[in-house]
Amino acid sequence: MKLPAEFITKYEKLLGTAAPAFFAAFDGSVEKGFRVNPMKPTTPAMRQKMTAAIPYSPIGYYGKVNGNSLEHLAGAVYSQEPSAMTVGEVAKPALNERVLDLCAAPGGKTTHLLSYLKQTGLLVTNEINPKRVTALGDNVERYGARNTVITNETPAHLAKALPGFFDRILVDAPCSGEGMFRKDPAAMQYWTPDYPAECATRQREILTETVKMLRPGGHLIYSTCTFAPEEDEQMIAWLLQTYPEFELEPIEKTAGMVDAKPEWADGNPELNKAARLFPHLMRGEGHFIAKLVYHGAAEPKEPKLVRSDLKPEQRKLWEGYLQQTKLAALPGLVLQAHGDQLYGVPAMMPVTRRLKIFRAGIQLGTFKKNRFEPSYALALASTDLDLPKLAIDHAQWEKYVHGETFQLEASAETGFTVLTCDGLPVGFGKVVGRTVKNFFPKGLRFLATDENTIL
Ligand SMILES: C[S@@+](CC[C@H](N)C(=O)[O-])C[C@H]1O[C@@H](n2cnc3c(N)ncnc32)[C@H](O)[C@@H]1O
Repeated sequence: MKLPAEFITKYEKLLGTAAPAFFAAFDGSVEKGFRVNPMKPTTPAMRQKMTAAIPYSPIGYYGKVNGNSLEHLAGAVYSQEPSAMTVGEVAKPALNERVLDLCAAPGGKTTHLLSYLKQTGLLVTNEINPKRVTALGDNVERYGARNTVITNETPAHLAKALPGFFDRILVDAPCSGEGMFRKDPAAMQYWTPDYPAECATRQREILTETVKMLRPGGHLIYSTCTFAPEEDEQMIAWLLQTYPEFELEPIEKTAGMVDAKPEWADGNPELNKAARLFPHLMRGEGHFIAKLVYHGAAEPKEPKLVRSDLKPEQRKLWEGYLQQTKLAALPGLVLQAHGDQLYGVPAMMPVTRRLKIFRAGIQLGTFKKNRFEPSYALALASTDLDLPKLAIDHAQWEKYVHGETFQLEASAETGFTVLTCDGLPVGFGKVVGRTVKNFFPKGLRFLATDENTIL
């Protein structure tokens, strides 16, 4: 791989005798990986693929998964480069925490955080770029999250709305991307010798706002996919100098991860608690991760939490739908109507005015004239919910994702039913006798075959 000349000179100086092995790794092959979603059943096809476990993640495996497969479309697997999985493992939230993923699209780390929150607590996942936030929304929906609010905001606006609110914040920072040169050589076209310093300016701005949103005792996880010391050790050195209330926590180094390099910043020996991932030392691309605890003193005021705003006729329609199911209510959610759409907003979410909310929670369905139509998102989030379910086979699933109506061998209970294939909820169908009417979203339909959907 032809690397920029200044990049070579810089890392020859920094790495010394390790430089030849580092540069040789750029000509090595890119490792693929995937994570399994612990909130969804494991299919036989997944079991066959889950052979090479990633040593530092109990839900990670080496190998490639197909984006058209049942398992991917139903959110049971997520394709993620193995090094990137260290971030979710270090961030690992506890149940019921208030978590912010500040730079989140397309959602690799967000879905990893969701795996540990297991539908509890609150995840606010934010993406500043309005084009990229859509992919984040798709991935959160597929994953089946009911505890997530998606925002499309600047860190400064979020900090104004949610001061001192979060137990844990992940800043997977926009960076110079040097660690991705091997996987995505196009990333090199943006690189100049000054690019890391430019990225560092933006990272300092992001971190300045992040600090305002942490509660005392909260954790900050900072990660990049670059080798540049300006954005890695020097960023954490700056944070520690500017905010002495932060303390680094050690990251366990396994599978070839190494201590970060104090000598690449201000020499503070604490910096070696952070981790570096180099492609010549481990099976994955380049990353940097630091975990810090915040010892700030001021206890923030508890914010006012969201409340239900349904009109009586909307409540009646929703309750009518619940009566058809065995669901008593949805745990941890506050019901709100946004136009004709019903949302389940995580009950731990504060009232926030003037924030650009891309999705206020899980979209549960649509109020139609005199009836309620449940949504695709509800079906995908229904693994542990008592909704009517009907198992279909792979051939029927192929018809379903193509948008076709199909016939059952025997008639089933009439009404909206979650269709499952290999145990995975795949969407709603409306059963009338032996016929299943298709409610797979129009924009997602495709011509599925046995060949193009192999996991
Ligand atoms: C490394 S990527 C995030 C990858 C994501 N965490 C994942 O695992 O899928 C960084 C993200 O930060 C966003 N970003 C760019 N400028 C930003 C800013 N000033 N504040 C917050 N986020 C920003 C980018 O749009 C990009 O989506």
